Amino acid sequence: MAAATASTELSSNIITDNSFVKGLAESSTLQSIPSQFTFANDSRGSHSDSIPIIDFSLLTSPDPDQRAKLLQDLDKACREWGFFVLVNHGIPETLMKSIIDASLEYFELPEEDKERYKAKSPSDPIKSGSGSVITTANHKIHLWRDFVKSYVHPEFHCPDKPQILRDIVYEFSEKYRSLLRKLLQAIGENLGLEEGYIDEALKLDSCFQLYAANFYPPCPQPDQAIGIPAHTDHGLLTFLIHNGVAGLQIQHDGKWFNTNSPQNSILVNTADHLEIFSNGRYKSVKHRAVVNKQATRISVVMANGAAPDAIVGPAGPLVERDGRALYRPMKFIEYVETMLSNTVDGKGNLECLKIQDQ
Ligand SMILES: O=C(O)CCC(=O)C(=O)O
Ligand SMILES: [Fe+2]
Repeated sequence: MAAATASTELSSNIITDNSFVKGLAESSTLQSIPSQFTFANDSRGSHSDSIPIIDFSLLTSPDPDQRAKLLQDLDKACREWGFFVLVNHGIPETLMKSIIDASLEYFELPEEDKERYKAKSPSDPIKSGSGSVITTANHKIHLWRDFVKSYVHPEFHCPDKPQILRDIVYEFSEKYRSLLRKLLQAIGENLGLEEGYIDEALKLDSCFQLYAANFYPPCPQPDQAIGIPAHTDHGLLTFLIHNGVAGLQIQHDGKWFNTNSPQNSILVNTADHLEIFSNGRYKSVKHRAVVNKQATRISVVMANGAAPDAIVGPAGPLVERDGRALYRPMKFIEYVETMLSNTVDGKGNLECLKIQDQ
């Protein structure tokens, strides 16, 4: 059989490989991609004018009508798209630029520096490498992307090179936690939960945060390869910024859409644990990263979740309202580590937690 013909033929998990794509992409003789990268999938995306834009500053607007409208837009964005572009969020542009630059510097380190973070176990707090996926026909397909990931909260870990990375990631994680809590407070209000309910139930004081930077070098055959195939993220909300090179696509009504974002905005997607916690009101959005021929793309992602030891299931008041829970609860960190360890065969974690109709 040819390489994967559709993403539905893939097992849900991305396996970490301990090699880097960057060196291969930079080889001057590379005219086409090696066959193990061939992912015969249609990577085209459509354009939509209706991808939601959320103006964060309106959340604290003294005008109650403006705030109410913002809450309504946020609810609609979470319900219908599972995705929105956050503007006026208050994180300085210089800081956004410096985390992209520092992440790029990481990928430019000699391979031996990055090889220190080759994944040995799913619970390693820092991992770096590239990745592959297995098709249901048992074909391994390499992804056109290198990555580094580290757990940054409640315990802070970060590669020690480049030196500047540590301070910037630390500052970012703090600022993102404050954004996260304000957004979740608004989401709680939209879900009709009491003030403070989400904070307490998910123990947000010690919420889990994972920093990830993705490096997609130019690819000689971009329509034959893939950066990251269709997947959903663990956690509540994922925040993503990038270096201005397009590549993130989201699925909406069964179709793929390109995302484009104004400079200095943050792309936010609802993730698996918000789907579980909201008892299915908000869906974890499927997304993927496509590659291109011209320019290196960098994305910097923060996955924001519940506390590692929080047991996440559907919120009690919502289960009461709905008459039943649609998902089984699971300890947050177990969910993350199962996802990272590829032990679920062909079926996503989220699927495994869904309670089928009796
Ligand atoms: O690079 C991107 O735009 C997507 C990254 C992503 O989905 C992830 O790291 O989970
Ligand atoms: Fe993702």
